[in-house]
Amino acid sequence: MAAFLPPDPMHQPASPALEMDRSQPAIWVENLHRSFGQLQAVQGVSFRIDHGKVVGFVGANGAGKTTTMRILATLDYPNAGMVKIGGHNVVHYPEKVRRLLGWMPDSFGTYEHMTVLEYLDFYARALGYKGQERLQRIQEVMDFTDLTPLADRMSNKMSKGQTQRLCLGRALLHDPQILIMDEPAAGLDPKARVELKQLIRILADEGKTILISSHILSELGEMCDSLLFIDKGRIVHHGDAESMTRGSAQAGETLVNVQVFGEPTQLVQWALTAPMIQVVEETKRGARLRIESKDEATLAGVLRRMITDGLQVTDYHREERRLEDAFIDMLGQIDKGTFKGDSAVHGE
Ligand SMILES: Nc1ncnc2c1ncn2[C@@H]1O[C@H](COP(=O)(O)OP(=O)(O)OP(=O)(O)O)[C@@H](O)[C@H]1O
Repeated sequence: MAAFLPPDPMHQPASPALEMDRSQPAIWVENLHRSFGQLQAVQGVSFRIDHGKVVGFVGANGAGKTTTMRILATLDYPNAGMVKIGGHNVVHYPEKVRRLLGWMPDSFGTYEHMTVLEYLDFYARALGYKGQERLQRIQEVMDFTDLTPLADRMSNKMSKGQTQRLCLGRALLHDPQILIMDEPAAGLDPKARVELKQLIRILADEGKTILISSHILSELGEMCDSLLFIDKGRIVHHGDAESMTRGSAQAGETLVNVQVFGEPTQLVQWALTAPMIQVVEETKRGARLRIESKDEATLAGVLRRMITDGLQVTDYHREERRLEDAFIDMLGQIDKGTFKGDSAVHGE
């Protein structure tokens, strides 16, 4: 992964808000292409993100997320297509774009023998901050990311969660209006993930535009206004999490989570022979089943049959389709060529 390119040290800080053209989308990508030799990593990606929106970027390993994000962050050049950040073309005006943009890469280096404070001070100087203003920016960032108690800690001697907070702090030093975060939650324990999610929520409430990639779809669903799905270098869906999970209900199916007393395999065996029922997955105490009906009487009938057939049902409840399932279904449909693309993909 490429290292962060610090902005021009000669450039004096100015209010990023003044440099933003709000008549244009915060992030505007049109027909973006990027190849590495024969490999077409990004093939005609288009999307727009309005100011103040938080958008999740979802795709399997190798789908093209990092490649797209690195071009947005002015770290790589496209072979074709256009990218504008805050109204500025990333290829023609990279310095303006870097003023507006905070970039959090999926992996980043810290330096030996450099404390957290020295690390942030180094980048604040590179950004052109001087004197009292620099000290104030560093303090604000350390307070926000809860790094003040760690100011004197060696930057390469911190936990993964603390390191990610330092990375976020660095990205926020120039108070960017737009943030691009590549897998910020990767490798974090649940507590650190919750903390990071809270910080992202605060930034969103401040009106920042955030594009964030993650493999933890349920977290993205909670945090994001919409989700962009990329597969083999192409955007295949752009919509909110609810529209994704609503899919199964529209298709006339109901997902039911069933728990039984005793061996779950009994329930799975029963479901495999029952009409109109498919096993989505076996769980610790039962199974998630797909019933080919939305009709209340049919759902009640299924439960009655389970009990009369001797299953000791302890819990039987309807479930929303999970984002993970929706995503996997979508990839399956794409492979079979039956997926109907989303109208929102090519712009609102
Ligand atoms: N510098 C490079 N040289 C050659 N191939 C590359 C380069 N960067 C990315 N690729 C390839 O481009 C494709 C897209 O990679 P990319 O890193 O954008 O995927 P991703 O969606 O971010 O995946 P992950 O979730 O694993 O990070 C992959 O096949 C990858 O191997």
